[in-house]
Order: sequence, then structure tokens, then C-alpha cells
Amino acid sequence: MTEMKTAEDYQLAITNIDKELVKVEAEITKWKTIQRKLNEKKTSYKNAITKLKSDSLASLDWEGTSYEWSDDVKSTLENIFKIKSFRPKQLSAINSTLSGEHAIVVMPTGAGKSLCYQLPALLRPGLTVVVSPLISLMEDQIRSLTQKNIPAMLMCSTSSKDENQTALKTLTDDKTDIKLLYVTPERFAKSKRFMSNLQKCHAAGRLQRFAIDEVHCCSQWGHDFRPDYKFLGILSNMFPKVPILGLTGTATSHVLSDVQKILNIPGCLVLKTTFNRPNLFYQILEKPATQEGCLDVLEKLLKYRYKDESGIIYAHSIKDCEDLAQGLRKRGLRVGCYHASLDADTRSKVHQKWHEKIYQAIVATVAFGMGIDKPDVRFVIHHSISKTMENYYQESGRAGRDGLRAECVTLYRMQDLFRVSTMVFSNNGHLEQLYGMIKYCLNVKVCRRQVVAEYFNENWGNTDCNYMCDVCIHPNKIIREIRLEEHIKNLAVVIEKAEKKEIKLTALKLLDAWFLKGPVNIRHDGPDPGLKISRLVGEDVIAYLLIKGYLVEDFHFTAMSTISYIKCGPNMEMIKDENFSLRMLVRKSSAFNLEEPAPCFVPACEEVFEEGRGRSKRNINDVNEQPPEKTSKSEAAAKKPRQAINEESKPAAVAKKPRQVTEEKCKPKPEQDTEKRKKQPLNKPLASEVVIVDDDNDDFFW
Ligand SMILES: Nc1ncnc2c1ncn2[C@@H]1O[C@H](COP(=O)(O)OP(=O)(O)OP(=O)(O)O)[C@@H](O)[C@H]1O
Repeated sequence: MTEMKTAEDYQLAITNIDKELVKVEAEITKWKTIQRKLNEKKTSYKNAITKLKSDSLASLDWEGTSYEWSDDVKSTLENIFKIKSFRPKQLSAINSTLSGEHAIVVMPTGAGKSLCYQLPALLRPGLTVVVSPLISLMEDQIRSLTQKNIPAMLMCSTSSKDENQTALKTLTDDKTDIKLLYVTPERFAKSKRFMSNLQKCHAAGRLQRFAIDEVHCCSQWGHDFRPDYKFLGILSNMFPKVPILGLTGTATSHVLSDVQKILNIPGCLVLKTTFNRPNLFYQILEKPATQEGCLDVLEKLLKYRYKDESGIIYAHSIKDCEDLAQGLRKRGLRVGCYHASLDADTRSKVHQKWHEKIYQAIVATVAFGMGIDKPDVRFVIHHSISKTMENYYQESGRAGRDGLRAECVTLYRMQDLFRVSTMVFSNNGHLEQLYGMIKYCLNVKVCRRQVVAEYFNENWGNTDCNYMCDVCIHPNKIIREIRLEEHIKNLAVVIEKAEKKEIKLTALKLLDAWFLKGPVNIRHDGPDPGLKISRLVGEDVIAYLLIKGYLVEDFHFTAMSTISYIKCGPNMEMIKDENFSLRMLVRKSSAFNLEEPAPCFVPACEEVFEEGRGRSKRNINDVNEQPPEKTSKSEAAAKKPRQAINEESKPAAVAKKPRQVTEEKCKPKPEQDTEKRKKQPLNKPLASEVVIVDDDNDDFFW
């Protein structure tokens, strides 16, 4: 080692150490990413084992009608519930729980989960204890059961002392006619008296089953985690022979296996219907950079596209909610504001005004969720992206519960990615889930339904969309492919220069330097990307490179907030390969007309609950991806050309003759004859949304 004598010597040594540290940090980031991915893989394999057990149980035929109880099931369905036939999986759920099997029923909102435990409750002596997370949900259920003359009670914090006493007595009273007792999960955790009476009920052989509504609340991976649900894990140990029937609208295998673990019923029967909601139209819109720009878009949507219709606008934070609501009110719109810091009374009033259509829309945080039972929600607009696809499915799924057409619109812009990532990064797996949501937003090639389906491990097939998403309705010609090789190399140069100068790069700073703006000392020497792509496309490129692992986020804390800085990701190594190639698809324009009334055609109501159909050809991993990064020239040449790939899924009539489509515009009148509306075909493009393609214009800009 050379002897150091002067301050300059030491300074030089420090500079060298800093260089080494930069390398070490890059290695740490790389290994941390690998560690995270391995942990995720391990969890997913464990879940796969649970799923295999569940699948094997599910492969048995539970739809039989020759059980000892089958005649009673039929007559109770017709005479008490006044229903003629079962929807998919309802009979399976009933037969399985009457056979004493633990089961989880997974059905989308409005599909008829309640019948699965309400009907069996009437077939045998004794009580069904129903766990429900919300008092309002329980009250709705009791109302509907009372109308059918089914004796039911609830026990909750707002019930009077006498009511709770009576409910407690039903547990020990073998003369009671009560068939269903609704309780909140807190009751199990906090009331010794309740637990003791429950044991007495069990000892007397009167505890029929536990029905756990919204069972995903057990899991932290779910979108409505409730700590008290975790306590329900004791039920299978305390009452081993009592069947548990969990019910949920959350279908990710991750959440389902977590729920089984928490309830101590791993590998139980899982009955799942399709999650396709054919009446929902999915659309991504470019989010304006300014608040005023966003208000312009929302104003147009509310004043014209959804005139006189009810809807929800989801915002990222309480402040966003209040600002947006105020801005929209200033523009003469009737909107309410709903978030967790409002007191219960105010929230209930806002909800009521929305129900009564005094408010056209509620601007809300995700606190506005479970228990929304308004069937005619015609639009759900996400002013900011959801944290996960699961959350997005649940939030947007509040639209169109009546089975009529409704629209789910998301305003997307790169900046929102970092608003969410800085909130969720510390939770294992959450960043990965957020990137799933970003994939959905950046996707311009695969049917949006299919992206959702892949997320739920389902396969809805291309035909199941019926032009009910922006990708399927637009001809493929508006999609453009951009080559990323040069861009990615220039981005790597910027990052390297910044690291050498100890400058931390946010995504916006990186974007500036890449577009030859901002500090000169971190700019690259290549050509201005602005000659080929717009800055907005540049934002999408950065987001795309993040989800593909070429870039990674590096989170730093300040006293006030968390900041996401951008660094090179593990896949950046690949750019050194001489055959490296990476391309991305971007959308050139969107013809979603904010100022034209939304179409109103609808599928037949029961179609909403039909079983899943055909098989799709593509996988979500293909989203926007062109031939794999590392392809030799000959291999790449052998691949199908982009145009041909798109031909497979294009709406033929639209793509071939876009100008000739003359479908009559459909005016949305709420009072319009429903029968007439149902007759309108699903699988036709709508004039209001047909894109007129300018074949000659070949640039990449929106
Ligand atoms: N087999 C059936 N045929 C016709 N209607 C049914 C059938 N099963 C249930 N329904 C009706 O469907 C409606 C929705 O049922 P339910 O409230 O149980 O849905 P859910 O799956 O619990 O939805 P959510 O998760 O939104 O509460 C109810 O009006 C119910 O009476």
C-alpha cells in the first residue's frame, strides 16, 4: 500500500473507496432483488401445494342431487328463497358444507354468496354463526332474511344491552327458532361470555357451522385486512367437527392460501366461479400533468359522458380527495367527499346523498369500500392507480352490480407509480404487486380482461371481452413499436455519471437528463430522444424498464417523506450483450370521447354469472413485450412480425374498415327500456369509440 502523507493522498483514497462503495451498493441491490425474488418464489411454491390439495377436492362432483338433503334443498330454494335454479357453484357449496367439509367460496360481487350458507342453515336444527366485518352488511342481511320470514339476529357494538343478552341466550336456548346469528369478528376475540356460550351451544350439538363472510379480511395480502379476523384461526381447533364456510370476492391464490393457513384449514375445498364481469368496460387514459388538467378531464366525464349517472372517483390521499371534490364543486358538479378522517355520521350522510342521487359522484379514498350496495354505479374513475391489481379489481368492480354496462376508467401517469411505491415498498411483495398494476396500465396489446384474468389464474379468452376494453376496441394500427436499445444505453450513462458525482436521481431528474435537460454534467452524449419520442412516452419507457428489472427503485427517507431514486437494475447487465434487443409497444392515440355519452348496451343479466369459457393464447408476461431481449438476428427474423401477432386479436370489422362502421350511437338514458337495451349486441364496436386511423401518419406521439 502506498504511504499517504498529504491530505490529497487521503482524498484520493476516499474517492477510490467511494467508487468501490458504489460498486458494492450496486451488488447489494442486485442480491437484494434476487433474495426478494427467491422468497416470493418459495411462497408461491408453498401456495401451489395448498392449491393442489384444494384442486383435488374441487375435482370431486359436488353438484349431485341425490344426497339425503337434496329434496329439502330444492324445496327450500323454491318455497322460501323463491329462486328457481342455482347459479354456478352455489349447489356445490351447499352440498359440501352439508357434508361437513370446510370450504371457501369465491365469487364476484353480487353472484349470490349469501345463499350458500343461508339455505343450509334452514335444513337442520341448530345455529349457523355468521361472521361479518360490517354492521351495515349485517343489518342488510337481517332485513332481507326477515322479509323471507327466516329468523335471524345480530350481535354488535351498536345493539342494545338487551338485544345482545337475547342473542347470547339463543346460543344456549335449545327452544329458540333463530337459525342465523350474525356477529363481528371482534366478538370472538373480546367476549368471554360469547365464547363460553358458543362452547355450550357446541356441546349441545347445536352449532351447525361457521360462515365467514369477506373471509379475505384474514389476510394481510387482501385489500381489507382486519386484525380481528386472524383470531378466527382458533375455531377449527376449538370446534373441530364444525364446518367452516368462508366467502369472498377476492380470488388471488396468494390470499386464498393465506386465508386457509390462518383459519387452520389448509388445502380445504375452494369453489371458485369466473371473475369476468362482462358488463364492465375497462379504459386507461393519459393523466394530465396538472391538477387543473385532471379536473378538466373529470369535469367532461361527469358533465357529458356520465351525465345524470352515479359513480365513484377514487383518489390516492385524503388531500387529493378534498382538493378534487372542491375543484369539481367549483365547476358546478355535485360531488361528495368520503375518507377515513371524516366522522362516521358525516360519512353516512355523504353515502346517503349519493344513494339519493343528490351527489352524482363520491370522491373517495379506498376507505369507501366494503358495504357499497348501490347496484347502478355506472362509472368508477381512478384518479390515481390502485396499489395492486386485486385492489383495482375490487374498487372498479363496484361499478355495474346490476349487470348493466358500466365503465372503469383509470388515469395513469408515471408519477403516480412513485407516490404508491414509496408507501408500499417496505412490505414484502407489495412492490411486485404494484408493478403488476403498472403492467396493466402500460399494456396496449393484450385485452385488459385477459390481464385481469391472468392475475386471478383464470383464462377468459379473447372472445370473452366483446370489445369491452380500450385495447380490444381500438384497431391495432394505432399501436407503435419503439426500439429501446439506444435509449436504455443512454439512460445507463446518465445513471453512471450521476453515481460518480454522487447525485441521486429521481425518475423525473433521470427523464430530464435523458432528454438533455437539467444539469449538464449528468447528461449523456447521445442524440436527443425527443427527436423520436415524446416526453410522455419517455415516462412510460422508464416505468417499463422498472417493471422489467433494467432499472430499480432505491428508497431513501427524509424527515418528511420517503423518496424513490432510480438506479440500474440487475437486468442492465444484459445491455452489454452485442445481440441485446428490447422493444416496447406504445399507443399512439385514444379515441375515448370524454364529451360523448357513454354507450349503454348491456349483456343479459345472468350472463354476468356464467362460467368461464375459452382459452386464451397469450400470457400477461407478454404485455408490451416484443421478442425476448436476447435474440440472435436470425432468431429474431424467424419470429412472427408484430403486425401478424396483432392480427390474431383484432376486431376484424373495425381494423379492416374503420371508417365504414356506422353503428348507431346509443344515448344513455337511465329510464330507457331495459329489454331493448339488452337486445343490443355485445360484440360490436361502438361508433362513439371507433378510432379513425390515419394510415399515413407514422410518428410515435400520442
Ligand atoms: N340462484 C339465484 N338466482 C337468482 N338470484 C339469486 C340467486 N342467488 C342469489 N340471488 C340473488 O342475487 C343477489 C345478490 O346476492 P348476494 O347478496 O348473496 O351476493 P354476494 O355474492 O354476497 O355479493 P356481495 O359480495 O356484493 O355482497 C341477491 O338479490 C340474491 O337474492
